[in-house]
Amino acid sequence: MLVRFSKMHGLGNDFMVIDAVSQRVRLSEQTVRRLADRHTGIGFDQLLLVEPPTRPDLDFRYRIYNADGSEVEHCGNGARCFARFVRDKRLTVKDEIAVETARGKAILKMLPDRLVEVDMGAPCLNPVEIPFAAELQAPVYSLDVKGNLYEVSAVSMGNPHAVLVVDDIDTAPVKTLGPLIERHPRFPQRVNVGFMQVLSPSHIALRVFERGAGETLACGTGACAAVVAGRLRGLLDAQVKVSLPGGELYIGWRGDGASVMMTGPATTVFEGQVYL
Ligand SMILES: N[C@@H](CCC[C@H](N)C(=O)O)C(=O)O
Repeated sequence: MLVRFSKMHGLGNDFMVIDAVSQRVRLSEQTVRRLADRHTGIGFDQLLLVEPPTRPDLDFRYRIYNADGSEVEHCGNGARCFARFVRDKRLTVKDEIAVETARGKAILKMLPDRLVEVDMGAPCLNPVEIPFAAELQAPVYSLDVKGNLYEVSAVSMGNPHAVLVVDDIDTAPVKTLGPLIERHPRFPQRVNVGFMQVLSPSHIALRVFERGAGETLACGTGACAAVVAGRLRGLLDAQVKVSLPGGELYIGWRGDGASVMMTGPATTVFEGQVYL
C-alpha cells in the first residue's frame, strides 16, 4: 500500500502526518516503529493520523503514536501541525477546527504568521486520573528514585507529566533521570518528564524527556504541564513564555477549571510517499 505523507515539525518536535480521510491506512505498532527509525525509516518523534470524526459536531479525529509505537492521548505540537496540515491539504477551509483526540475535544484556531492557538482543555491534578500513585492530591510530591528524593508535580494534560524545578536547564540530568522517572512504578502508564528553570514569573526554560520518544526539542503538553505546575507552586504568572531547545511557546492558564491555551508555530518540511 503506497501512502502519501507530510513531514512536519513544531519547534523541532517532528511528525510524520498521514491523511487517512482520503487514503486507506492500516498501522501496526511495528510499522510505526519501523517508520520512526531515523536511519532506516522516515524518522519522527510522533506519527499523526488524520481521520474523519466519529461525532457530527467535530471536524476531524486525529490519532497520535509515539516513536516506540504506543498510542497516546494528546500532543500539543502535533495539534498545531495537524491544523496546518488539514488547511494546507484543503481538507477544511475553517479558521477554527474542532478535533477529536483520545483525550476528548480540542479547539484549534489559525492565527496570522502561520501561528496556531490551541485550547488544550483544563489540566487534571487528580492522582487517580493522571495516573499517579499518591494518597492525596498535592502541588508537589516527594518521589524516591533509586534512594534519592526528588520534588515533582504531577499533571495530566490528557497525557501524564511529571515536572521538576531545576537551577540550570543546561546541566539538568534530563537524559539520566528522565528515563528513570518515565518508568517509575508510581506512574503506571509511564510519564513525560519536564525539567523547568524559572527565569522570571513570566518566562521559563524547559527540557522534556518524552514518554516513548526520549528527549525532544519541544513538547507542547509538557510546556502546558510545566506552567500549570509552576502556577500551583506560586512561581508563575498567568501568561508565560516557555523557551524550549527548539524555540518558544506562549502558554496561558488562569487557574482552577480554566483551559490551558497554547500558541506556537507549525512547519511543513517535505512531502513524500512510502510503502506500508
Ligand atoms: N510531543 C508531544 C507529546 C507527545 C506524546 C507524549 N510523548 C506522551 O507519550 O504522552 C507534545 O507536543 O505535546
